[in-house]
Amino acid sequence: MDGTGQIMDSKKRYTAGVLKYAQMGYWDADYVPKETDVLAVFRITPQDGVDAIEAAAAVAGESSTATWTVVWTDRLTACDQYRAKAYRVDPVPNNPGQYFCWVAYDLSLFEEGSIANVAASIIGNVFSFKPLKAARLEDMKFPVAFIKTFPGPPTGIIVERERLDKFGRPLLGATTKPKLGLSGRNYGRVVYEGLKGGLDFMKDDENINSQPFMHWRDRFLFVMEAVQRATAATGEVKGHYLNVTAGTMEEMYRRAEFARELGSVVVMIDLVVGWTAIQSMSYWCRQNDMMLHMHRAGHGTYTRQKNHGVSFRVIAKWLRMCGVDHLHTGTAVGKLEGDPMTVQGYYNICRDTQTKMDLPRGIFFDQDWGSLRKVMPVASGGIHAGQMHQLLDLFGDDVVLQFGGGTIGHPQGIQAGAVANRVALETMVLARNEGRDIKNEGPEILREAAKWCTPLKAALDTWGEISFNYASTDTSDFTPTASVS
Ligand SMILES: O=C(COP(=O)(O)O)[C@H](O)[C@H](O)COP(=O)(O)O
Ligand SMILES: [Mg+2]
Repeated sequence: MDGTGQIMDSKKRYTAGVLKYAQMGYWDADYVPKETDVLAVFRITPQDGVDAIEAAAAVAGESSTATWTVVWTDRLTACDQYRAKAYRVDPVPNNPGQYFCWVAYDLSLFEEGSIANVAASIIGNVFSFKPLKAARLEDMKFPVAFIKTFPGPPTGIIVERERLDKFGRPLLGATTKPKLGLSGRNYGRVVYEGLKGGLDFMKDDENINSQPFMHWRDRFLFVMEAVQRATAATGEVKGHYLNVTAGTMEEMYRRAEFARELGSVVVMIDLVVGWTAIQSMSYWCRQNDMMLHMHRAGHGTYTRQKNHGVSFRVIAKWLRMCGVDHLHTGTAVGKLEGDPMTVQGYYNICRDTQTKMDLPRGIFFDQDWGSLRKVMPVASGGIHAGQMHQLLDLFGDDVVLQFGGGTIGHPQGIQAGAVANRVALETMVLARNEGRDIKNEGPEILREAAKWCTPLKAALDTWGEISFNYASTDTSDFTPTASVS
């Protein structure tokens, strides 16, 4: 051993006993990541008295090949290659006791085309590890060689727009409300009203499956009747995300087949079905020319707190690889958690060809998407027509803006709610295209339009002042500093 306790005699490395993870080779400050490595950055909070480098090495060890003691069977493997290497540790700005640690994994540690395998390695054990008070997977980078083993979204933004014949503006949707309890016929009425009023999509909520008050086949039949009637009445392509989430894969396929037989262009699943089920449904959609809408139900249990869990930006990357066409990515201005810049980071992950490192938006790595199709982000959760300028300014055109309560709760009825949203959107797109400063002039532009549109006036009168101003729990630790000119 040298003065630091490092074992210098290579013959002693495999002597039975307990070694520090760093001594076992899971820390290498000189390591230069290879183009083909998978990279991860974790935020770790070591227990008091635990050295940050040793904690980082433990994360690398437990997420690759290590156990708590030396095992001689390492020598039956290409262990030097297979050991993940923690290669950088930085204190988190303004968060004493927290560190970012960077870990590199050899490509051969992962099965091709399986997010379940990525998750089992990277988040399998380390989050329960006693020497850490908390750990969070902040971001990952995947080599193109690995990206290419995933099919990605079955449809993608460009093909979706072509199938829908809708260009140059965000798409509009609404979640059917109340979430639970409507009979099939009443449910279908809500869907028809929303679509006829001007929305492109209606959708099932995350928790509507096949309950006693409405079995799934009734829902599908009444919904598709509504979609077809609204399509005929408006001459526009319309859709409804039929939620096929169920207790078994077999049942999900059965429901998806029925949706296809009825002429639906899209099916929906919830994130809670799990990675393998998501990949299987994506494969089914690809085979059947269907779009796959992903509701991120449940994610807040592990994405929201900054010191422990998995950032949604990692979930978004995994989901693009799994292959979803739509992904709930947040609203920034609505009722649910979402710092505007952090949320923009998720949108970029969905829509970029190459994502660039962007610390203020929480993106730690460049990511080449290897020509995987793009995911259409979905902004949903407590938004209304009075925020149209903010939504368009934050997210641009390639997004579905979804107003559930903000359509169905309209005082003049559901169609009026949909009209208000469609008029607000088209007015704002026109104003932007004419070069107006919609971010600042937005409220005035909406008020002007409302003079000629009673439903929009009623929407603004009802919700215009509603905002959700709470501190975000998930913000970037890197804020831009003014440059010295
Ligand atoms: O039902 C809603 C929104 O309803 P409403 O429009 O009435 O608020 C969705 O489940 C949330 O959007 C999920 O949130 P996220 O999109 O962040 O996952
Ligand atoms: Mg919902």
